[in-house]
Amino acid sequence: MTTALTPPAGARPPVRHPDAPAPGEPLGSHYEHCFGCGGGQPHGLHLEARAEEGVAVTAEFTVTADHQGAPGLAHGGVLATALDETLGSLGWLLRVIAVTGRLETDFVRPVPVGTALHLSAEVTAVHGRKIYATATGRTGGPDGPVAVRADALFIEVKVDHFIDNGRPKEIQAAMADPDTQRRARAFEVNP
Ligand SMILES: CCCCCCCC/C=C\CCCCCCCC(=O)SCCNC(=O)CCNC(=O)[C@H](O)C(C)(C)COP(=O)(O)OP(=O)(O)OC[C@H]1O[C@@H](n2cnc3c(N)ncnc32)[C@H](O)[C@@H]1OP(=O)(O)O
Repeated sequence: MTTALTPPAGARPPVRHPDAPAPGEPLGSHYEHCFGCGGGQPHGLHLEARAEEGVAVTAEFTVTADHQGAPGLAHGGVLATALDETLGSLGWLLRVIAVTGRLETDFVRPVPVGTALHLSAEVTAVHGRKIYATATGRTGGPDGPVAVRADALFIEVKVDHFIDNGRPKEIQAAMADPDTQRRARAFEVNP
């Protein structure tokens, strides 16, 4: 693991937000057109994550023929996306919006088309806006062999990060959607 992914002295253990979804509760999609979790992306991953105890989540994603790199095998970038999306959903438990700053991925075993990837992620430390987290993807069940794993650094941002940087067409549509608004704003009301 590179030094950028090692929590500095002074980093704190993560604190589960009191209003975090209960363990077992599905987190839902943060954006309908998200390639990782959105229902409105025909070739997306349709990853479904749920809250766990502590500051952790689990998720599943089934590799389809749309996700190939080599014949019959998942593309590494798609597997990294699945890890990234699972890690990104940890924000629900901290109740902050965070984007990936760094993602370091180990590809341990090839993952064939048709495989259900069982993902699990947890926050390991927090330092200011920096959120340190780790994830694994297993095949054959939640306790199966590790196929991919990642360490990551997420950076907390405000909703303005998206409003200021996103293409106006999609931002305006998202802002007109009360559900997206509600979800995005809920994260900004921190204790
Ligand atoms: C109503 C409107 C609708 C809105 C609806 C929105 C709902 C959304 C809800 C939830 C979204 C979740 C989406 C999940 C999707 C899965 C996750 C992804 O794929 S996210 C996409 C990929 N990532 C990016 O696009 C980031 C691009 N990068 C940036 O924008 C900036 O670089 C950013 C924000 C990450 C940091 O920029 P700075 O200017 O804010 O902050 P600085 O000062 O540079 O960094 C803060 C600290 O972090 C360290 N840092 C930053 N990047 C680092 C890196 N790559 N490696 C190591 N350290 C890094 C810095 O050294 C600094 O550390 P020190 O506080 O000084 O100790």
